[in-house]
Amino acid sequence: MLNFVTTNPGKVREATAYLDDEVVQFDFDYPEVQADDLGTVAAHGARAAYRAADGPVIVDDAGLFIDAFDGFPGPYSSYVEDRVGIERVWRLTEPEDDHGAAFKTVIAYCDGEEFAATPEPIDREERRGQDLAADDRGGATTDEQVAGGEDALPVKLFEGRVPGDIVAPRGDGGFGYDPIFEHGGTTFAEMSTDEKNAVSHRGRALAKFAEWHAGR
Ligand SMILES: O=P(O)(O)OP(=O)(O)OP(=O)(O)OC[C@H]1O[C@@H](n2cnc3c(O)ncnc32)[C@H](O)[C@@H]1O
Repeated sequence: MLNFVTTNPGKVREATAYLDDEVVQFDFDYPEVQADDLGTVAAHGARAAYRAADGPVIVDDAGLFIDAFDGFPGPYSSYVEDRVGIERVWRLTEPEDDHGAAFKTVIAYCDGEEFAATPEPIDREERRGQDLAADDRGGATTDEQVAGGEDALPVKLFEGRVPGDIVAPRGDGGFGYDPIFEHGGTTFAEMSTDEKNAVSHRGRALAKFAEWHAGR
């Protein structure tokens, strides 16, 4: 059983569709550290939640990185969705020449146990040929960087990224910024959960997590 630490049922729906393990939403509003790096935020959340939960936890910190705005709103995506709204994020992007963007997520796993001595580097294969400038703001995270102090609980990180374009809202599935994020001609809100998982940032991070977790 895995506790998915989030206030967002959409994330749990996607993890449930992807993973063989039983996934339970653990509605714990962990104190988000103010950091430009998704991995740091997720790792802190996982440690705090593990202490409050009864069993292994995963935390998923995600963001939308818009190229024309040098990666904004990135780690501040939740705040911007609440205060500005996705329709106005589209309106702000519309006059720009470049509508490119990327969704990125970092999943942090903690079960209170140590991991193998050598953390695997985060797979950056999918970044080839991309302009990394905006995305790097979201964090070049490794387990080592977020290892924390000597008595900090070990946390394992899994990163996923997907490129796309900001478009006028279409579709009523998904959640958050999905209606304004187009990938391969379709917005994430026009996809089923399985279709989105097959290409999304979260699907990619979940795939890495599932592969690693199966061997644990
Ligand atoms: O922190 P928790 O409780 O998990 O819930 P949250 O929705 O605030 O989660 P994030 O901080 O990770 O998300 C940042 C923002 O990005 C949005 N977001 C995250 N993943 C998304 C996805 O797959 N599709 C569309 N929007 C997404 C989400 O709605 C927030 O506005």
